[in-house]
Amino acid sequence: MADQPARTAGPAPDKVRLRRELTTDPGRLTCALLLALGATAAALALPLLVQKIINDFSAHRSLGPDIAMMCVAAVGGALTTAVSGFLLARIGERMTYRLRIRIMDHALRLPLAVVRAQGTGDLAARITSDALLLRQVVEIATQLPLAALTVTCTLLVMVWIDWVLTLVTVLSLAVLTVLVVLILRRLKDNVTGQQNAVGRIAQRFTADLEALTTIKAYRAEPVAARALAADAERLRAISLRGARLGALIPAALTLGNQLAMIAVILTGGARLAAGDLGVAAFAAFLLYLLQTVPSVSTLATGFGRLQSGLAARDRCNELLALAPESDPQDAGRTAPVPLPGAPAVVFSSVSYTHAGAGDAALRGISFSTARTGLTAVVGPSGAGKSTTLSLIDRFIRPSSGSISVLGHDTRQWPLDALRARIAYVDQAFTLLEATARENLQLGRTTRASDGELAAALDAVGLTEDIARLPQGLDTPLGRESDLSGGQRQRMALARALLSDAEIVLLDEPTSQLDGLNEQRFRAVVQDLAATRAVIVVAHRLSTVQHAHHVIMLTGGTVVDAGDHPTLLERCTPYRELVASQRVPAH
Ligand SMILES: Nc1ncnc2c1ncn2[C@@H]1O[C@H](COP(=O)(O)OP(=O)(O)OP(=O)(O)O)[C@@H](O)[C@H]1O
Repeated sequence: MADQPARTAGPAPDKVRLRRELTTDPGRLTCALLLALGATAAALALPLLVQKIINDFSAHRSLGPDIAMMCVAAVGGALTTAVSGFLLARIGERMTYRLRIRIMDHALRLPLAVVRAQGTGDLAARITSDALLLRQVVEIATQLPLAALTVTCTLLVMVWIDWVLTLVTVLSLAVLTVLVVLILRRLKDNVTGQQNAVGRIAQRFTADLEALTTIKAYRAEPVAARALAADAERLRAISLRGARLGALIPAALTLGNQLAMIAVILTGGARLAAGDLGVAAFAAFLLYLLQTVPSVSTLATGFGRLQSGLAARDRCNELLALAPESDPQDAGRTAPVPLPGAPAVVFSSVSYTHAGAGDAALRGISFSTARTGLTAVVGPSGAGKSTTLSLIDRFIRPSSGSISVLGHDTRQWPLDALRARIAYVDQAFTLLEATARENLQLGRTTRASDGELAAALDAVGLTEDIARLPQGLDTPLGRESDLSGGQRQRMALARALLSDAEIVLLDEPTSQLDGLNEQRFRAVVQDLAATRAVIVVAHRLSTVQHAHHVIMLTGGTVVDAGDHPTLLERCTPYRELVASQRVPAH
């Protein structure tokens, strides 16, 4: 049976659940909420104290205790607001931190094809702009219940002061609520659209920066800038629609508040004239009404910002819902022990079609490679050589057929254990943004000694190049201190030399080497092949004519396999390939 496509291989990942995220630190959250409640109580007490001051003033009573209580309420309210705000910010920062770590970790574990399809820039936007939007949810999620509580408590006190005026207030606020709910419904879709547009622009910009040398060489800055400007224009247009919707919220708030104010003043004035309401009570009522305004605003704008946070959460969950490449059962599985004497790699009737490609890249290929020695995979461009290597390292999985590594089907190997057995030198000779030392030790389970590092650098002829770097082996690579193409290639080979892997895969390893280094490369590969299985994909046949085994691929099928002289003699496509390279026959 063929492997399942990588897309469905992994377990369903855990989604971002806001309630769980908010309650991971219940102690601090409770503290923040209690302090915020204290601040709310202080704010609620102030108008009642004003009413008391007016009454005491009219009755010629001492105002000292009233003023002292007002000071305590004001200062206490300010302090508790500050401390609860800080505690909530802390909870928000921790949530964003956890979320970023989870998203980055998950993105690194996605299948290569899925990462390419998503786009690196768009993925990066999830930990930048989406995470920031999500962070504000903490504040809002706690502000909203408090604002609702403030409004409810205020309304209750208002009912106690004068129920008729309260009814007038509630009816006016109801008009406002209907308007705001209608706006908010449309706002969430708009925010999702904005975040997707941010992702698209980040994706194109990242891709352009990666291709900057080519863009400059072909004077394509205007072309690239035009495409970026078109993305920016799409983002501007959708953000503008969002801004229009957003601007309607304060407009609705102002309208609702003014409506309430006018209605209360007219009704209150009439009740005052009729003697149904005292001046002190009316003043307190008006203060409460004014105090309700910020809480109602918090409620309305908070729901708006919550929509942004929810849209960001959805985008993060979309990413977390992508299955990682490892199998669900990998976690509980022990790695098989390599079978003594079994071939390093066996392909049995393996076919593979790239996602989105019409034709199969490989059609039922079968071959095996010995436990030690050099195997060369050759063939014209597009024959399927790189696809073959990708299948061995399980970057992709066969559409049909099976592959075994060191005597076990690749499906029986936990992914990590399989890759620990294989060193892979890719076409780009990729170096991480890390020191030369860290780059060299990527494939190792134990730390390499200085002696081992020096021997590997010497074997690939890099000793002097690394010594010339500002901090030698401890120089961070990738920014100011980058290496040339050939040096990167030799670093990648030294990394393979230092790894513990029994199988070494080399994709196009000599394209950037000069004559001297190519000879050195051949010597290193021969050394490697003495104790490991080395599988090389190469166009330059001069480097593989000493291979113990050559597999000739054409159009996704193995047309022949054998050693160099045998293939030269009996395989016409191989002879033609060799002739096209003008390599001496012997
Ligand atoms: N990511 C991909 N999506 C779709 N098709 C792909 C992808 N990668 C390779 N192919 C197609 O699969 C076929 C085999 O490609 P592969 O890269 O394995 O060939 P190759 O022999 O290594 O070529 P080259 O020597 O030019 O690097 C080609 O027809 C190629 O167009």
